[in-house]
Amino acid sequence: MKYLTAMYISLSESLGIYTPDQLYELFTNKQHSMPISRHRAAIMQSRVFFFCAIFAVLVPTWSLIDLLFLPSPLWAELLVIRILSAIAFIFLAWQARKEPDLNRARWLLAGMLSITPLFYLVSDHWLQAYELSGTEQVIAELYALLPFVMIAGLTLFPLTLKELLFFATPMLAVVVLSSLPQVKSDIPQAVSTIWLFSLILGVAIFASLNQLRYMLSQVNRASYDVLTGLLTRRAGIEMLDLQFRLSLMSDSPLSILYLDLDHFKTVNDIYGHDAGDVVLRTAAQQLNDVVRKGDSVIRWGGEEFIVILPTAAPNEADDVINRIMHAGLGLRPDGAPVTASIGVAEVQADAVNDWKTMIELADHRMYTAKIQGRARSLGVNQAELLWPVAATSNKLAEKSVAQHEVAEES
Ligand SMILES: Nc1nc2c(ncn2[C@@H]2O[C@H](COP(=O)(O)OP(=O)(O)OP(=O)(O)O)[C@@H](O)[C@H]2O)c(=O)[nH]1
Repeated sequence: MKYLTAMYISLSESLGIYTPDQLYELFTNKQHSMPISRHRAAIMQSRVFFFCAIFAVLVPTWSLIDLLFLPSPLWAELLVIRILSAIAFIFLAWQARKEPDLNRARWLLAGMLSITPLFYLVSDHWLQAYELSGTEQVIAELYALLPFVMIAGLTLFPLTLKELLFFATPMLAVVVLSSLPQVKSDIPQAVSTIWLFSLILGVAIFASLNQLRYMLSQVNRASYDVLTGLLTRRAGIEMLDLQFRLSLMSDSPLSILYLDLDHFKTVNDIYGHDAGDVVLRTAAQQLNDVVRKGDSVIRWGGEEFIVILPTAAPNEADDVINRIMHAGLGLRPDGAPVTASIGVAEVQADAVNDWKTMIELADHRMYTAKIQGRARSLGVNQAELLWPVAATSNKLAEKSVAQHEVAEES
């Protein structure tokens, strides 16, 4: 029992698993965030492209060896399946250049992994029909290594345990099935082939999970702001880019809100940086609680946030602003409600061609809202919404600043 516990602890430490959530993240992608799925799809597709491009050249080139060492009709028969495999690899490489998408990446990987076992099954069938000896026999035996090469290839992809089992089971079945005829004549040979394959499979699963764990920690670190837990500006830009393209492709609206907290500097100046951090964290939490599941909240800069509202037309963006204003963004240490100046932009109503212009527009409107008195939003067609607590909040914040200035002078 002690031995098993020690094994479990060492396995979880080497995979960096310390919580049930981290274990679940390695098992399935259900809890993976959008940046992780996108990043994983991009990595998988770029690697599928790389290997398919290499195999598309190597597989037909190997015919030269077949030509030199294998008997006449056999090498020509093999050349046919080599050419068919090369065409399949070229097709997969071409598909892998498309927009990263997790489902696409999985099917491409499944395609890449199935070409070689299929090639092996067909070539094995033909090779059995010949009485090979010497170098011919050695060349023929190299074909039996193909499934091993492919299973080792799994180590190059950051996969979940569920995906690994999905990809590995058919390959294990191929090896077991092709070893069955040997069972009658040479049991030790058949058992050692299956045993060796299972060992390589075990190492491949471990290496692939390790890669996934490392990728999860790297992407999480780069994608989520440590203070607020919101998307970082970098991950937010990726999200904006994606949502903008989706909106153009589906001809659907897309709104963004650019929020800048009002008089935030005074919180830092009067109550200290830690108090400022608490205000930021609360405001971020409130924003996250108010938006829908498919919306995204980004910490754009110090006390600036961007909310992405896919499929939201200007009137729906106003609904979200009303919800934010009524739920509030928390309280300042002096008890005044935290408010923000908000600029809105929408793809169709503003007829923008790229997300950068949309951000500039929203930023400009937010700035105008600041000048016009803060605690308000300025939307498409200059539509204005006022924070219900605007007067109280501004007055209290200004009183705090005035008291602070008097205290500093005396
Ligand atoms: N506590 C804390 N403060 C931050 C952080 N990032 C930026 N800030 C502060 O945010 C403040 C930004 O203030 P300003 O944009 O100059 O102005 P403001 O007081 O918000 O006033 P208006 O925007 O004009 O309403 C600066 O004092 C920054 O130091 C952070 O992570 N934590």
